[in-house]
Amino acid sequence: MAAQIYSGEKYASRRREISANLAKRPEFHDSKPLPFMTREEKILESSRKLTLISKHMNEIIDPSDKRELYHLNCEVLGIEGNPMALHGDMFIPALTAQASDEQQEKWLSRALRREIIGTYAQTELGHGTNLRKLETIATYDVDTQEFVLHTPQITALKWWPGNLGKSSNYAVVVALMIIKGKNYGPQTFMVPLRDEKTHQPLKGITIGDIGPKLAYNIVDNGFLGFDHYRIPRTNLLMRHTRVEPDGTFVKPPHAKINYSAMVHVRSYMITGQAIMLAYALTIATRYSSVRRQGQIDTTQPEVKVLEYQTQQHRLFPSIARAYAFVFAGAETVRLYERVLQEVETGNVSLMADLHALTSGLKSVVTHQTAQGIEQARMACGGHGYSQASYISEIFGVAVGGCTYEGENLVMLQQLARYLVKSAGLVQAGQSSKLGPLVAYLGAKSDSTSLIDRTPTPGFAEYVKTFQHIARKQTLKAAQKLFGFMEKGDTREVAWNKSTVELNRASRLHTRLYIVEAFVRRVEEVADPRLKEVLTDLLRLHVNYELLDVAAYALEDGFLSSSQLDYIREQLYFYLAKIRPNAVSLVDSWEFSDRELRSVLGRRDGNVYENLFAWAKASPLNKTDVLPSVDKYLKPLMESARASKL
Ligand SMILES: CCCCCCC/C=C/C(=O)SCCNC(=O)CCNC(=O)[C@H](O)C(C)(C)COP(=O)(O)OP(=O)(O)OC[C@H]1O[C@@H](n2cnc3c(N)ncnc32)[C@H](O)[C@@H]1OP(=O)(O)O
Ligand SMILES: Cc1cc2nc3c(=O)[nH]c(=O)nc-3n(C[C@H](O)[C@H](O)[C@H](O)COP(=O)(O)OP(=O)(O)OC[C@H]3O[C@@H](n4cnc5c(N)ncnc54)[C@H](O)[C@@H]3O)c2cc1C
Repeated sequence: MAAQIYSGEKYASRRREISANLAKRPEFHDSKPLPFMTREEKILESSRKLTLISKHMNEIIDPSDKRELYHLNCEVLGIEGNPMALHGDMFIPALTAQASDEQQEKWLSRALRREIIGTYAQTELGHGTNLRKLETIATYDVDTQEFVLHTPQITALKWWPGNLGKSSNYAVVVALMIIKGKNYGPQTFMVPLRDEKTHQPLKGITIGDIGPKLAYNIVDNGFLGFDHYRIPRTNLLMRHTRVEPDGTFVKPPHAKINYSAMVHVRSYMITGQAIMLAYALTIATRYSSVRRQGQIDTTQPEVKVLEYQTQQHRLFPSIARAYAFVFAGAETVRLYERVLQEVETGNVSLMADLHALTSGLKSVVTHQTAQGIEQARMACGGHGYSQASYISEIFGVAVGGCTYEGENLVMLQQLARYLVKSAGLVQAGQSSKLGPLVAYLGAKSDSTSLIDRTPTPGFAEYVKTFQHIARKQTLKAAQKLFGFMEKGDTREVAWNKSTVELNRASRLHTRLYIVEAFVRRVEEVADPRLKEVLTDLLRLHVNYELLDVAAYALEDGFLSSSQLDYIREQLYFYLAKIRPNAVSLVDSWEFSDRELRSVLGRRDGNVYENLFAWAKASPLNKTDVLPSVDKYLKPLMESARASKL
């Protein structure tokens, strides 16, 4: 099953080898539990491990293999980030996609060798979503052939970029480019921030950490201001866009090609989110198979809480989603890599499809992942609330994905733009022009769903029902938009009046895509034992998801209430059928205890002994009487006692 999850036996076994290798190297392990450390200690500890990784990486992984590096980072550095997180996640991808060959020779090679540390500085105090209104300006000085970076007011301060605050000495900075008074919109520049020897900020740079966050606190998200800070013209990233010495602007082949680093993260984060969801579910499912509380049959001992239907309903649909997301994530990365190659050869035609797909997936997957992790926490009762479970940290890191790389409700609208265009083609009788991701919009629905009308309904009946729902909502929302415009609203006003419905269409389209990705993968599985288990999981998934969106199909009679009953019964049937395999389904992700960092979710199942040992190790228990008691509580109680006398 691990080979299914990790798209092949080769990587699945490499993961095992890497974990086994690390198990023998205690210097790579956390020196104490992360929740017992202050933020400063965590950053120090992470830097220590990062340095070890840099030194010994070649002994453990093939450094050219991104997936092996990812696994090494998960094991050693973990999800709370590290001082070079953005270096790998965005700085290097931005240089790879946007720097010219000459620039790559100068900077990318140094970045890959870790001679310099960089980040991606785009978001500002005043603007994150609306990039066209960023306020940092890069004004071209023709005489000196330099760009002058400037922060004209407080809202123009860069704010949020990861590792900007304390770790990075370079950044790819996004600023509005002004040449001879003309605004050429957001462009990307390579900017030195700190002295390479002393690490002191360079003259003209104001820089620092923005303070603690919900989670992800090993990363020093930072602020950055420029005071008429000069960089050479050749620091504009010029793979696709150019500015000649005389200030002539040479347009890129696609207006949004500078957004490539964001598309990179959106493509990869689907898998990252699946893994975080699977972390939380591994912890909760294992714990639920140890925790005994209450009885189902009063003549029998207390049951494992995993026997309760409610517990299964709380966890198993999310287990199915984690599988669905990892399968969809693998497809997304393949498409991303293909588009990247095609852009290199000048073909930008697939950029819009990739942008639409990743915008929708990013939004739906992060939202459902956060929901699933929170349910996993609650499934662990009181112990879920303890940091010993580590689920609160997993939640904090994962839920950040709802905001970064484009706020979810905003990104759903990006997909909606694509869907509306597609609906326009359908309306104009040009369905043949629809791309493969939206071809279903041009098809005709059956009059009713055939779910439960055939002896064993196949997945095709479910897919058709999801298609019907997504198609109906897309065409209806687009019609709403067009209707407002026909009545005289501008497109922007009409858009704003239709966005709740448009975003619903985007979600339904994306959920359909996820179901289809799951079906595609299950159809490929050859091993009959794996196929059976994955088919059960897929059946659980389609029934659970359909029940969740059934209102759309009930309102036009595509589904009947008796079919809804059937879907519910199927759901309950598959909850029970999956129960014996539940622990194996989460264990198949093969997370080591080191990677999981959860006392509650350890593989040995010795939950109570482990919790007690953890509590005893808590820094507060180093002494019986805390200074706070000596200083305040004792005098408080003493004076209360005295006043009673
Ligand atoms: C485990 C933890 C890891 C933690 C790592 C965390 C790292 C986090 C990093 C960050 O958050 S970096 C900052 C990320 N910021 C954003 O994502 C900002 C979101 N905003 C945008 O992306 C854009 O502003 C926007 C919402 C896409 C709008 O851009 P713009 O105003 O320029 O465009 P529109 O007028 O709306 O659309 C025009 C047109 O362009 C198409 N388009 C937009 N983006 C792309 C793209 N990337 N590729 C291809 N096409 C794109 C868009 O669809 C429109 O097309 P048409 O509909 O006109 O055909
Ligand atoms: C953990 C984390 C890491 C980050 N790392 C980086 C980084 O490395 N580099 C970097 O540059 N940035 C980074 N960011 C910033 C991040 O990309 C932005 O916060 C994000 O893009 C959202 O933008 P915003 O903060 O401006 O939200 P806003 O746009 O202010 O969102 C506020 C509300 O307004 C709504 N809204 C905004 N515009 C519209 C619209 N057009 N239509 C309808 N509703 C709208 C949103 O839906 C939301 O409900 C990070 C953020 C976080 C949380």
